[in-house]
Amino acid sequence: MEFLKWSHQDNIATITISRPPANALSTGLIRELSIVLDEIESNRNLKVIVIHGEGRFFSAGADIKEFTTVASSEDFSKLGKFGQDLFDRMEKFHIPIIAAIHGAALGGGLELAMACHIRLVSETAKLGLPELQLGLIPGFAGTQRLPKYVGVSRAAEMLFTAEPITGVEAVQYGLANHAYPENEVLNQAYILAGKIAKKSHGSLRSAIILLNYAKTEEFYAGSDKEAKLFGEVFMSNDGKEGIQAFIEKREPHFKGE
Ligand SMILES: C/C=C/C(=O)SCCNC(=O)CCNC(=O)[C@H](O)C(C)(C)COP(=O)(O)OP(=O)(O)OC[C@H]1O[C@@H](n2cnc3c(N)ncnc32)[C@H](O)[C@@H]1OP(=O)(O)O
Repeated sequence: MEFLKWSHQDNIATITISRPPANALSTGLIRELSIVLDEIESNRNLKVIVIHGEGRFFSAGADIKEFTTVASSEDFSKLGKFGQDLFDRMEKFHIPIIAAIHGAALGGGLELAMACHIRLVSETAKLGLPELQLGLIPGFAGTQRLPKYVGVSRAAEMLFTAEPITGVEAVQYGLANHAYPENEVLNQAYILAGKIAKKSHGSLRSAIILLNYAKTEEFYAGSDKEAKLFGEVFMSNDGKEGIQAFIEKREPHFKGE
C-alpha cells in the first residue's frame, strides 16, 4: 500500500489516509481503498472500521492535479463512476464505518465521509463540496447524498457558493453526528467504535441492509446522471479554466463556455 495504512486492534479496524500534503484521492488511492475493504471483509472478526486522515486534513478531495491527465468526457465520467461504486460499497459494507474528520473534508473527501455510516468531526473542520469553484460539479454522488443529510436548500447553498461549513455547523445541519475539539476526534471515534463492537455481527449487518433501503432508485438514477454531467462539465472551457486556476493558485475567470 502506498497511500493507505490499515491495522486492527481487537475487533476494530483503522484505515489511515496517508497521502501528503492534502490526502487527495487519486485513482491509485481509490484503488487501494477497494483492496483494503477486501482485506477487512475477509477477516470475519472485525466489527467496526474507523477511517481518518493523517496530517492536516481528512481529505481535500479528488486529486485536482491528476485531472489534467484525463483526456475525454467519457474517461472523466468513468472516474466519477469508479468513486461512486466504491462509496456505494462502503455504504453497504457489512460492518459500520465511522469517519473521524479533522482539518478538511472537501469534494471527494466529503463524498467519502458521507458514504460512511457515522461522521465525527472536529469543531473547526471545513466540510464542503467546492467543485463549482473549479468550474465542475461533484462526481462521487455528493449531489445525491448531501441533500439527504442537510436538505435541498442547504445543499443548494453549499454547492452554489462552493463554501465549506464548520464541523459545528455540520452537526447542526445533520451532516455530522458529533463535533469535538480536534485532538479528541479520533479518541471519540474509538469510544463509539467500542460500543458498536459489542453488538452482534448479524444485527449490525441487518441494520446496515435496512438503512440502505432509504436509498431509492432515484439515488442511483441521480448518481448515473451526475457521472454523465461530471464528464460533460469537465470538457467545457470553464472546467479547464477552474482546474488551471486552482493549480496556479488564482481566482477562476468563467466565460460560460
Ligand atoms: C469527484 C470529486 C471531485 C473533487 O473532489 S474535486 C476537488 C475538490 N476539492 C477542492 O477543491 C479542495 C481544494 N483544496 C483546497 O481548497 C485547499 O487546498 C485546502 C482548504 C484543502 C487547504 O488550503 P491550504 O491550507 O491553504 O493549503 P494549500 O496550499 O491550498 O494546499 C496544500 C497543498 O495541497 C495541494 N492540494 C490541496 N487540495 C488538493 C486536491 N484536491 N488535489 C490536489 N492537490 C491538492 C495544494 O495544491 C498544495 O500543494 P502545493 O504545496 O504543491 O502547492
